[in-house]
Amino acid sequence: MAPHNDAPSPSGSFTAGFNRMAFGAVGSSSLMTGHESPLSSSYSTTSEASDFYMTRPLVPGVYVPTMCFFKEGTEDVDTDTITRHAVRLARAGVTGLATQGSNGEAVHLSHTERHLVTATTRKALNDSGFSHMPIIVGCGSQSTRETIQYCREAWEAGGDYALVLPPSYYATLFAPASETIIEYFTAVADASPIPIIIYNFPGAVGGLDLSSDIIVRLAEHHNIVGVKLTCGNTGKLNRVAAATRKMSKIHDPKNPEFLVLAGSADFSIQALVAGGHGILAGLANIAPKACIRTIELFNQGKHAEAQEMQEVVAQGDWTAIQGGVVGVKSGLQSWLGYGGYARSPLPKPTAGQEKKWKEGYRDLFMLEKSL
Ligand SMILES: N[C@@H](CC=O)C(=O)O
Repeated sequence: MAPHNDAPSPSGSFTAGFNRMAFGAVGSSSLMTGHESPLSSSYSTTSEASDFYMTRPLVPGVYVPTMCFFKEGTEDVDTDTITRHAVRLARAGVTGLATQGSNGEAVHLSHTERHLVTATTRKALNDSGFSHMPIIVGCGSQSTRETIQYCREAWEAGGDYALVLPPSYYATLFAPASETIIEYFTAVADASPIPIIIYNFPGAVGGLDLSSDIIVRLAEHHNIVGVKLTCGNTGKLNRVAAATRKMSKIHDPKNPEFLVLAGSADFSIQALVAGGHGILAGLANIAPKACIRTIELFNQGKHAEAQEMQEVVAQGDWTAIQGGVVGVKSGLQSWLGYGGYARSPLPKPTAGQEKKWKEGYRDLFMLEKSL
């Protein structure tokens, strides 16, 4: 198993001496979020990693759901490129990374490969001086049981938080606001050794769209610490941000108890206006500095400049949205010389698409290079 959370955060805040083998007895792990996070007493780890558990903070900023890279021909996981990409993003100044999000082709990976990708990312960050940077790991699955297993495996691989989509295959048997959804997230949060971030992406789960009421209700759970809203609904984002702020015991804007993130870069500053804390967005794979700068400008009160930059980001995101994971990889390949192809059966881009997507990212890449 890979080395886990083995270095102190820059602030020095960590749960020193937190023995992973004694989770059930010890209790709280979530110092920085202000949540108490008792861990399942039924959990027994097979991890050979460090005996010490530290919570990396989940603070406002730009989080990147990283691409997963594959070797040409064999389609084996390309750990060298995963490492190179993670280090590039960290050096650009992002706040955290997310493996096995939509851009990470989680649905194409086996359990073992998911472990490899997260552990490789953790090692890349640790080895390059970013051991304080948190990793969020996509863990949603079709059964409660397997989702919990993914959460445990994410933790064993070095993940700090679990990003969880609701199950959708049998969604006709329950409504988005049903007790089934509440029970699912509650059971996962009860059992997960790492805190949960709710992932609301109706496009990926057959239209199942969690309401603000459901998200706010789930936010009461001590081990549910944030939400990624890819639905793009800024009204919902506003309601969730306001309600969870009011529910908080400690009011620290730099370290909110419940993090509300825009799930796409094309509404970054809109999310900030609505009380959100940042983004967890695929476009930051292409242009991390532009995503960061847009948010910084807004937070510095330079709203006109932020709006101007947001326009370039939103236009670039349109290319990412249209081309999906195939198009983002194509853009990386065209402009940065790495990226390769998505795993089969996703198609390889045609020459025409490569050209179109390269042009679609031109302004954004020029902006990125200038920063
Ligand atoms: N558009 C989204 C897709 C998944 O949430 C993103 O930017 O990450």
